[in-house]
Amino acid sequence: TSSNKVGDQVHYEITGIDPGAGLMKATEKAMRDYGLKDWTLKEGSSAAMTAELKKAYDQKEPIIVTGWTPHWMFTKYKLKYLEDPKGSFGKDESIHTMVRKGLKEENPGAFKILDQFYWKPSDMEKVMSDVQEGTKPEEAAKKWVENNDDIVAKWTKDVPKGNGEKISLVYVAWESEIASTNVVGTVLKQQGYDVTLKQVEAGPMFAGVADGSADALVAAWLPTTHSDYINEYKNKLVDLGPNLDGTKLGLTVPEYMDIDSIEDLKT
Ligand SMILES: C[SH](C)CC(=O)O
Repeated sequence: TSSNKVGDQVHYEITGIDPGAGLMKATEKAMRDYGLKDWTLKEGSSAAMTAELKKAYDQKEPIIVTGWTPHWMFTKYKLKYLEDPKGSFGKDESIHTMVRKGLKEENPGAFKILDQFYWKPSDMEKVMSDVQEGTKPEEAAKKWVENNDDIVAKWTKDVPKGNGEKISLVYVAWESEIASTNVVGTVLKQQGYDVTLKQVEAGPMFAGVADGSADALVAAWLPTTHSDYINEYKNKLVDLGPNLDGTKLGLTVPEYMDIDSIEDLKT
């Protein structure tokens, strides 16, 4: 059947990202739910996954990757999510901002910017696309901030200028979080705060804000994707709510592949 053909063509392999990503846990759940026992989920990184996607896509080769929205891959390539009739990947989610306990009292201005930070998937995708085309993340962030002062004004409304107070943001090298963390970091810097951005793995990102060694993260995918991390640290993280609504996770393939559902992968 076509599913064996597809399985053979991709060596029964799904190209994943960093092992700490919730998307990887969701994919493992989907593989169990759909009985994909002779399939393997390849661990790596977001950058390695997009490099393999480019290589396959340019050769019109079959490939199955762990995908998410917002991501520039959906504008750069003609891709589709495989249908997920069992709902293994959950419903559309939001990305939340989390800060350490005490930030509100110790750094009210930076807290308020982080609390007011909110934008749309299309805003994030603009920054992601610039970065994908080779612009340095901080340059892409600065450009977006300059071009969207009306939105940024909402984030800095009633916020006193900082006087070099330190603020540290932690994030994982997912294209979406490279974009959001650099944008909010740029706005904090322009408001007079001394900003440090630190790239870590997913576990240490939540642990850093929970133990107070970092001030904030803008990368918590909820209610499902990062639920394990949030449950682990629940009363140590201050959840400021969504900074973006309408995310999606799933198995993603080029439109030139003739499969439409995760069911089609079952041998
Ligand atoms: C890869 S998504 C940006 C986040 C996650 O899966 O943990």
